[in-house]
This record gives sequence, C-alpha cells and structure tokens, in this order.
Amino acid sequence: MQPFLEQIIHTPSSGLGITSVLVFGSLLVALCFCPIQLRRFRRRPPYPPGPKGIPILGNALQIPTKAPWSQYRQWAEIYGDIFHLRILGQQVIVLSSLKVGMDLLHKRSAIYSDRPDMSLTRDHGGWKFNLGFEPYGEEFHLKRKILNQSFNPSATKKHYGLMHDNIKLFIQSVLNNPSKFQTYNRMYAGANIMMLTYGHQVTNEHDKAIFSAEEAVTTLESLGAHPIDILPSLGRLPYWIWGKTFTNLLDKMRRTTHEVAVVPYEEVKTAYFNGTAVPSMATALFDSHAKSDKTVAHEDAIIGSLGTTLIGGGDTTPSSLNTFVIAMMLNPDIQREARKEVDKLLQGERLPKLEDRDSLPYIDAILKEIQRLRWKPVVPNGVAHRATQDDEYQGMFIPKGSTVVFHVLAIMNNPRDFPEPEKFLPERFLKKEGDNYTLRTDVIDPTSVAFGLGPRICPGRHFANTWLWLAVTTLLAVFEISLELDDAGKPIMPDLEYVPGLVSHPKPYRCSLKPRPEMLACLRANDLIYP
Ligand code: HEM
Repeated sequence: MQPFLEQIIHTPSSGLGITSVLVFGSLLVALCFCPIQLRRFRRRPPYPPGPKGIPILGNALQIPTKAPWSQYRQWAEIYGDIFHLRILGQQVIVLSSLKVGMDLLHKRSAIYSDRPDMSLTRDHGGWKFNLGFEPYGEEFHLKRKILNQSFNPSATKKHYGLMHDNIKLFIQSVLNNPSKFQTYNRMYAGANIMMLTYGHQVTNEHDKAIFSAEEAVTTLESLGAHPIDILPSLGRLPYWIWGKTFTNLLDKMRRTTHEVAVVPYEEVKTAYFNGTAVPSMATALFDSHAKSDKTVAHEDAIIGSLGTTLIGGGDTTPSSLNTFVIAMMLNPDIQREARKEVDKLLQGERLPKLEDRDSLPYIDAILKEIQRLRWKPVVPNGVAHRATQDDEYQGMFIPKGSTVVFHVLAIMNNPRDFPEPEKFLPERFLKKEGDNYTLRTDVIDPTSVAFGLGPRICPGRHFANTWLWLAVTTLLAVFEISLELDDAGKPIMPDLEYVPGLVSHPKPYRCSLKPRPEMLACLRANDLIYP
C-alpha cells in the first residue's frame, strides 16, 4: 500500500542511490516513451497546472522528504485543488479537495481504481496476496467481496461481543502495567483482527502473528525506490546484479509475507479439516468453498483477503488511539469536557457499550478531530491510484498511467474547510444548545476523507471506527490521562514529529494513566482488578 510518490522519492534505502535511480529511470522513460508522448502532446488539452520542474528529474527535488504535505498544501494554494507534478517522466496528479476526489475517484471510479504497478514488491517480494496492491479487475472484486462480507456495517455489529471482551482485557492489561499502553494498544488491535479472521486468540504481546505483520511492513518500508518498478522487465535479470543488501532484503520480504499470509491460513485450514477450528471469517469461507477432496475453491483470493486484514488494521487503529492519548495529555480541558459527557451517561456505574454511541456526540467529535489530526493523519498521502484511460477534467488532461494521489493531509489541513487547522478542536464538529451537544452536518466529516474514496475505500473503516470509539470512551471513563512528570517534576512532552511510513505513527511517548477512584467499584463489578 506504499504510495508511489513516497516509494519513488522518500525511501531510497535499497542499496541504490536515489540519484542513480532517478537518472536511470528518466533515461529509460525518455528513450521508451518520448516519441509516443510527442504525438499525444499535439492533440491534448493542457495538464492541470503545477510547479515547473527541471529536465529529466521533473519536480522530484522540489518535494521535501520531511513533511512533504506542507509543500503540497502550498502548491494547492497556488495551483488549485488539482495539480500536476512530473517525477522521472511519471505524471502525478495530486487531488487536494474532497470535491475533486469525489469527482474522480468516486464518480469516475471505472478509470481511477487501479494501483500503480509496484512490480518489485508485488511480483518479486511476495506482496501479490495483498488487496492493497491488487490491480483493478476480477481478482480485486473477489477479494473486496470477501472482506466486505465481514466488515460492512451490519457484519461489524456482529463483532461487538468480541470488541466488548477485548476492551476489558485491554483495560486490565493497562491497569496492571500502564507504562506498556502502546504495546497493549497494538496487541489488542491485532487480537480483534486475528480472532475475527482466523479464530486465533492472541494472548500475549509476543504473539507470532502480530510480530510477523510488523516485520513484513517494516521490510516493505525499507525496500525503497528501484529500477524494477520503473521497468518491470528488469526483474527478469538475476537478482544478484543489484547487490547483496538488495537480495537479502528481498529474501526477508518473501519470508515475512509468507509468514503473514500463508502460515496462518494453512494452520486454520488444517484445523478446519480436523474439525477443531474456532468459527471465524476463514471457517465461514471454508464452509462455502471447501470441496470433498479437501481443496478450496478460489484459494488465492481467500488467502489474500484474510492475509490483508492484519496488514490493513494492525498499525492503523493503534496509531489513531496513540494520537488520542497524546491529544488528551495536551488538551486537559477537552478531556474534562469529554469525560463530563461520559460520566453523565454512565454515572460511574458501568463501562461504556457500543450501543451508547448515539448518546455521546462529543466523543464522536473527538474521533473526527483525531482523524483530521493536526499532526498527521494515519495514512497522510492516501494510497496511490492509477488512471487506466486518458481523461479530461474541467478542461485539463489526465493521461492514462498517471499516478493519482488523494492527498488526505492537505485536505485535512485546509483552513477554508477547517479554520485554524493546527488547533485540536473537536468543537468544530459540534453545535451546543444549553448543556447539550449535537453533531454538525454542515462541516466536512474527516471520516469521509481519511479512509479514501471510491471502490478502493478502506474496507475496514466501520470496524476501525467502532473499535476506536469503544477504546476512546472506555479510556476516558476509566483513566485520568496526563503528562508524566520527570524527576524534577517537569512534564515530559511527547514528540509531535510522527514517524513517516506507510502508516504514520507517533514516536514512543510517556504518559500517565491513573485509574479514576470514582470508577473503582465499577471496575470490581466487571471483574477488573485494580492492583
Ligand atoms: C484508523 C484506521 C484506518 C485508516 C485511517 C485506514 C485508511 C485506509 C486508506 C486511506 C486506504 C486507501 C484507500 C484508497 O486507496 O483510496 C485503506 C485501504 C485499505 N485498508 Fe484501511 N484504514 C484503517 C483501518 C483498517 C482496518 C482495521 C482494516 C482491516 C480490516 C483495513 C484494511 C484495508 C485494506 C484491505 C485496504 C486496501 C483496499 C484496496 O486497495 O482496495 N484498514 N485504508
């Protein structure tokens, strides 16, 4: 799911220098495509406006490696909500408003739902199983159908019991060891998904499934730009010509993708045919696809859909929940206001339930603001799409093969839609009458941006939002969240510089999570032990 732009520009660590990749790629592109491009150029409307680049490299060197979105925001202010960049001869179209995103990715989805090639990771690194890399076509629809069946809004309701069980385990773990909040955050996000997908119970933070998913994503992030992505036929050459660092990394990538997608699948398949599998997405699929000879129809699509869930959800929801904790530490007034709403409903007598959601609009506003984020949305550059046909939009030309970036972060930071975007202000989504809040409907809902658009919209969005709501509300009910103090009594501030990557997330931070005395009776009544 690595945005193409990032892959080309921002992760040059595969053993080849970025400059050589850029120059090499540009020469190839120029040699192969110049005559064709010239013929098309004479007939077409202009590209969307954009900054002037330099020969060969185009705009590559104008995109800062750190916080590139602020540059995109500036370009959007100069050139409008759709602008054009050229990187290595690759046309990149950046969409920086929800309207343009809807017009293209949603309304013209037949053209804009493909992914850039990423031949290296897909065809050579073992990532072919992953829906996020799947070209738009029959296999894509099959995998999406499988995931949608388990993650659509009514299917998500069936997972409430699992989430209610896991939130209690999560809270108990944090009560036992608050300093490991970040570890448990990740562990229980993974536990939800592993139980739902494979019927696998995660019982500790060292569970191999969670470890494999982390390792696979880290390896993917460290591969970086490579000529095989520019000219896939180079992949037919022996790998050793690219050097030892590269071959080692590719070996590791193939091993980790196997561990993440094939190993858990084979385990659950064996259990299914032995009659010992716990009911899950996998067993439901076997019920309808297993044959009498113990083979499974559409097996690749099933392996791929199941194997994608932990990759899609293992990092993303924990990142949002970490941002929530950081936001609460830095905004005690907002924390107080949110807790007032929670306490009014629960009266210290019970833990929150997902059925309470409609009664707590302030919490929903916090979730929207977390997704809008003043620091970094979880997937700041969206995930790149690719145009499969020449297109024209408002008199501008979008050529076939363009990489199309729905720039989530630039949209979320647009002061036109979100005044004072740098401030954390849940109230921007609320109307207040007397003491009561209601959600505004006349403001862009960040939830409709953060998860992408069109047929490629995140299939896990309902599930992610439901778990996040429950986690946020329960943490507010049970804990006082504040900055930890150092030995001199000074607050330890979190670093707001997020770690960039496929999924952006905060650096490790310190926080104080103190159980609220008024909830102790309720915790005991729920068999939650306060040490
Ligand atoms: C806060 C949590 C999450 C955020 C912000 C998020 C965001 C996104 C975004 C922006 C995309 C790309 C959409 C596009 O191409 O336009 C995406 C794709 C995807 N997400 Fe999520 N996601 C989250 C949680 C999850 C969860 C829990 C799952 C697993 C069930 C999941 C599974 C996927 C998959 C499989 C794709 C690829 C879809 C495709 O290419 O067709 N995500 N997500």
